[in-house]
Amino acid sequence: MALNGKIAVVTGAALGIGKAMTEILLQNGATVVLLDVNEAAGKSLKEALDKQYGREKTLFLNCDVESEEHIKAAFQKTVETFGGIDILCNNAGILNERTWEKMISINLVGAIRVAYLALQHMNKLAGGRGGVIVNTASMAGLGPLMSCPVYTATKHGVVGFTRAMAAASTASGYGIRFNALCPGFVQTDLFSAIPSNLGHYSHLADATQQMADMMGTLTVSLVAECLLELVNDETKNGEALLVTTNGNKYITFPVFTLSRGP
Ligand SMILES: NC(=O)c1ccc[n+]([C@@H]2O[C@H](COP(=O)([O-])OP(=O)(O)OC[C@H]3O[C@@H](n4cnc5c(N)ncnc54)[C@H](O)[C@@H]3O)[C@@H](O)[C@H]2O)c1
Ligand SMILES: CCCCC[C@H](O)/C=C/C=C\C=C\C=C\[C@@H](O)[C@@H](O)CCCC(=O)O
Repeated sequence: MALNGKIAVVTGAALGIGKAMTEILLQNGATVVLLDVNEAAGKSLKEALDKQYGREKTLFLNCDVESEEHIKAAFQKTVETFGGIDILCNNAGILNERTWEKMISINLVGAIRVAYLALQHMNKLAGGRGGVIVNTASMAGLGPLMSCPVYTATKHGVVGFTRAMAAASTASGYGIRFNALCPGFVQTDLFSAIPSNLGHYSHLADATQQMADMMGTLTVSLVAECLLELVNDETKNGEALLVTTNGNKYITFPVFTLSRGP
């Protein structure tokens, strides 16, 4: 299979989209390290995956992406156990406008921290094997959701970080592709909890639900298939892949040509 011999790390792997990413990577032959702050869910998933794929194909590590210490230890354990990192699914995230500083700390700062620490092991200039980093953003990373402005900001940040890192990697010779995955509404615990997590914007919950009803909700499996596309297609670097129930689209962004002033 296409990912035989590849070592993948998935953050937020225990539930939802991360769990589906873990499963499709295993189905395609990768060895997967599951990182999650939810130890019970992570251990339960590991137990189930052991039965299906064998104990040696996965490793679960309790890891909070807000903790540099946790991430460093997780990547060190990964490299010691499996010899390196080829694929990073930078997926962990929350939606809670009431605890918006924490949401920034997890969704944006955490994603940047995980990517930077993974670079220390993946970067060809640092002895790594290169590879691909897919950051889970959102459709809300491409256009604003009035009911969750800070969530929108974190996901716009993830898209911007991804595109800039893709250019930096190419210019520097890191040998790593960076892409952003931008799903619409996906049926997960995060999506189900939205009405209670909008804080000041709870009065806009109905409007958002109407939008979700109109747009439809995606399955985690469909999102995982898009992840696999970004992992496998080596022509993809600096892309933002929008995933909706009406199909998928690689987003084109404005290009600002460098020219001297008048
Ligand atoms: N569900 C949607 O509609 C949707 C749409 C687009 C993008 N996303 C994004 O997809 C990603 C996954 O979301 P989901 O819908 O699967 O949510 P989920 O709540 O079902 O799963 C998120 C997982 O991340 C873990 N997690 C949360 N905080 C963490 C932390 N600090 N450290 C490590 N792990 C942590 C949770 O324990 C959980 O296992 C998020 O980044 C989210 O913003 C979700
Ligand atoms: C409050 C729901 C958050 C769900 C989080 C998850 O990331 C899913 C996002 C799904 C869809 C996002 C759609 C964004 C649409 C914008 O581009 C804009 O067109 C919406 C305008 C209407 C509005 O409510 O702001």
